[in-house]
Amino acid sequence: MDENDKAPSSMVIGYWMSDRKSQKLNWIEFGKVCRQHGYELVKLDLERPLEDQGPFAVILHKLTEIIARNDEKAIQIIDRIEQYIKNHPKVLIIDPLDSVRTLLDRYKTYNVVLNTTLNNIDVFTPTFVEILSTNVKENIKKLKNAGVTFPFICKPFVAQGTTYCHQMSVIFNERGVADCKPPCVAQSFINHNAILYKLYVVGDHYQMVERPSLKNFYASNDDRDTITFDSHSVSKSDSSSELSVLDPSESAKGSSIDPIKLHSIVKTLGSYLNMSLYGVDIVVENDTNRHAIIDINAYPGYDGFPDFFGKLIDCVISRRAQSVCSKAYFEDSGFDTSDSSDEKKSRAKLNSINQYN
Ligand SMILES: O=P(O)(O)O[C@@H]1[C@@H](OP(=O)(O)O)[C@H](OP(=O)(O)O)[C@H](O)[C@H](OP(=O)(O)O)[C@H]1OP(=O)(O)O
Ligand SMILES: Nc1ncnc2c1ncn2[C@@H]1O[C@H](COP(=O)(O)OP(=O)(O)O)[C@@H](O)[C@H]1O
Ligand SMILES: [Mg+2]
Ligand SMILES: [Mg+2]
Repeated sequence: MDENDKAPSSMVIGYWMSDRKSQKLNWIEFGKVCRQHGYELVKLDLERPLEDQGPFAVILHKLTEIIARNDEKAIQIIDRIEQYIKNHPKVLIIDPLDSVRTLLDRYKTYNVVLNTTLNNIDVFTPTFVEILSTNVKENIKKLKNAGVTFPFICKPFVAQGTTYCHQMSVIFNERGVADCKPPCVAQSFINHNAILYKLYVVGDHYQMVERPSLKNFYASNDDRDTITFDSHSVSKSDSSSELSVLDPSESAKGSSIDPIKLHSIVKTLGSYLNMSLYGVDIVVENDTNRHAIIDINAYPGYDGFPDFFGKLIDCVISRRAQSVCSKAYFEDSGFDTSDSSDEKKSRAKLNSINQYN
């Protein structure tokens, strides 16, 4: 970027995402939006100390593939970023790496949803259990004890950022349990007439889009062989998988998503996950109309999100205002905001204050 483009008092947003992702989002346009709001957008060089590239007011990233890689070099990169954040507590990170780590682990993510109050409004996560062993007998027992019913869906532990993380299987009977590929999460299958609702969240803004999904499967198909599939061939906007075609005997009666439930999901999950940029996959159970959260993605595709960049800069500005307020408030109250245990206390306190505002 030309030095002259830089507003004299501009604050710097350091960002990192793969070139593939920035091309897909047309990220150059976001640089212009930032400048209009007094920010400069600079791509982080992950190979060099961040101290030499800053100072940064904000770090905005999609580092899922680096965190998930977990090799020596990736660990070094992540350590460097974490050290920078620790040494510069005033820098806002969207989103915190610990929160992203939770979402990279499907088992942890489902546990977060399970422990929210969303159950009170018929929003739930289908019954699930972690499968860590290849011992089929042991796994059958584990599934029974957890209450996971046939058919169930088996998903790799790692949720994002690898080539295998979207390889799934639908398992119909005890014979099929041998097809579980640990480490994975087994989750009861929810019939939903092959409609997936994707809820994209940017801070306080959200948008829902409809996508194709898996057709209904029944326990009575108990002699069936396991079905394996890549979720990206089923649930993208242009997918037309045979697995999404309802049986002729079934009517494609549309389930309806409840806008109030969507609003509650965004309000609740944002604070439980401590995330600003995420997507929630929801299916509506046939007959009961209960809303099942089946997947949560850090920094998803946002395909079909109107004015994404406008909402993104708005999110950056409002998160900065919140973080400045919380730091000032808690420093005034004698908290050391650079101490992570105090930081947790202050965040909990701030959350409780925000609930009443
Ligand atoms: O590429 P897209 O637009 O399909 O976005 C992917 C998301 O699709 P969605 O927008 O929810 O349909 C996708 O969501 P799903 O897990 O498919 O529901 C992931 O978030 C994926 O991230 P990663 O590459 O696995 O780290 C996202 O991939 P990238 O952000 O790496 O492109
Ligand atoms: N519990 C479930 N019941 C019914 N269908 C499901 C369930 N979980 C996932 N699916 C189907 O499988 C697809 C992929 O699962 P998901 O958990 O979203 O993984 P990914 O991270 O690969 O998108 C979903 O888009 C949906 O069609
Ligand atoms: Mg998904
Ligand atoms: Mg996912």
